[in-house]
Amino acid sequence: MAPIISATQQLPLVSHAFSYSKPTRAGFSLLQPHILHSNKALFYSRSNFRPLKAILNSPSLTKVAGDAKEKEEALTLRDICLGHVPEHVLRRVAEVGYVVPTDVQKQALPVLFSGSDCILHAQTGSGKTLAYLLLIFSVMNTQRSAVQALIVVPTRELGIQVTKVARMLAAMPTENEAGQKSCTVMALLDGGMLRRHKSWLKAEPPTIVVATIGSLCQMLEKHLLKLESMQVLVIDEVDFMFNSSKQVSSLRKLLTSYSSCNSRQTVFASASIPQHNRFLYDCIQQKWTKRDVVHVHVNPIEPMPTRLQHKFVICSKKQRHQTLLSLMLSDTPKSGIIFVGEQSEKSKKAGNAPPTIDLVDFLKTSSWGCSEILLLEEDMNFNSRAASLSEVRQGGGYLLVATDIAARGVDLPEITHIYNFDLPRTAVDYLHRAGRTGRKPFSDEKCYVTNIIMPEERFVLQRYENELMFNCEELFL
Ligand SMILES: Nc1ncnc2c1ncn2[C@@H]1O[C@H](COP(=O)(O)OP(=O)(O)OP(=O)(O)O)[C@@H](O)[C@H]1O
Repeated sequence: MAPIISATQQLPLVSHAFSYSKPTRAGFSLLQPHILHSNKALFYSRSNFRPLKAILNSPSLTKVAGDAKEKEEALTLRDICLGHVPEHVLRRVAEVGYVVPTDVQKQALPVLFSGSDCILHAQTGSGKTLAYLLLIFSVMNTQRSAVQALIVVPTRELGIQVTKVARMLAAMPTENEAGQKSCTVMALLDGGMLRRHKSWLKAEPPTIVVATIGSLCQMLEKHLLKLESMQVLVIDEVDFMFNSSKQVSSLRKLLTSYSSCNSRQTVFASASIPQHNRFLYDCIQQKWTKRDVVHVHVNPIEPMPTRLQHKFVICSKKQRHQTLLSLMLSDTPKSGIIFVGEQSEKSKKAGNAPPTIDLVDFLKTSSWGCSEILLLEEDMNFNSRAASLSEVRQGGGYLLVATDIAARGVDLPEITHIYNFDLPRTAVDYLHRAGRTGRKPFSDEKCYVTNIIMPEERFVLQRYENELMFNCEELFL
């Protein structure tokens, strides 16, 4: 076991790592080093993909892992990134206030810098964006005029946000560092001005592209965007993308036809990867990633951030508006999101107003006067969607009435209250809606998720509680 322990001391902590190759009896020497580091590693056979052994649980190994963990806990983001990420980016990282790495950054960055393909699987609000952006900045060569990294996101809103963080990190100091060209970031998003992007792409390709899959494929089909120099491909909210009938075929094409997994480093990120073992298997089988892809799964036994408090109120369908108002008047949230279900096709055909608009109208004419009420939903045009989000980002108190379009990735750290006016359709949707609050990584401020349910929905909520391992407390108004 000695070689395993010494390998362990030098390697990052990975809570669960999976290898697709079989360990030999002669001391696991053929295993990838990152796999040896976990004190609970599972190894899978090539033939049947079932766990062969759970090993490395000896007390001595646990102690070594514990010592290594203490050392790692003292590391700053700068320590982890030094020698990989350019100095001016590290300075920006510190200026913005990112000093201590979050768990996912601590665990994933060494794996990412080693060049491995990676599945970043960590709670909402845990800092996955910064982790993959730092990898991108570590491989960028700004002297080359070519697209070197591509980040694919499911919605325009998330794309705008990721672009903003990437540009903020890429910003050069005013006294331009000697000979350094700055890195350019293009947002190629649905609803954007594709004509302007075409001229930009023809004139000089950007270093990083943040794209929604529809706009991206248009550019690829017209050969306006070329991916032969792409070194890093990130698919954010990967489970959502694979689940979306509109996006999945283009996504598969991007992963296998427009570029090859052998010529790029592939990173998939999400807070939820249902059936992650199956997904990992598919990644290898379908050649979306290389065979030695690493699954960095942070805190697997707690999919939901622990500082969220979950509550529910039972009422009849007719009482829901009034119940919501009473809840808000007693909570007086400064900023929050009220999630409403999408309008059914039947209701659209009948010419009814969407339930979101009904709710906004109700709140505007009610006794609620504490903060501004804003709307965000798919059917709004892109300009109005952008206006709503930019208003909320300018600070001040607000309540955003939204459909699930706001449930994925959107980062509004000031939000303390989430109201599910309609229960989400799945546990995964619940996880992402709830995760729009509690987004300050090192804060222990309590944040609240309140569900307004009808009596017959209690068992659905109970199912989500079991699946996501949280507890929901009943409120009596
Ligand atoms: N090291 C850090 N120190 C302090 N704040 C950080 C750090 N890393 C990230 N953050 C902040 O944490 C918040 C959440 O980060 P991010 O949006 O990347 O989460 P995420 O893991 O992608 O969540 P989701 O799964 O919901 O998309 C952001 O406001 C970001 O600025």
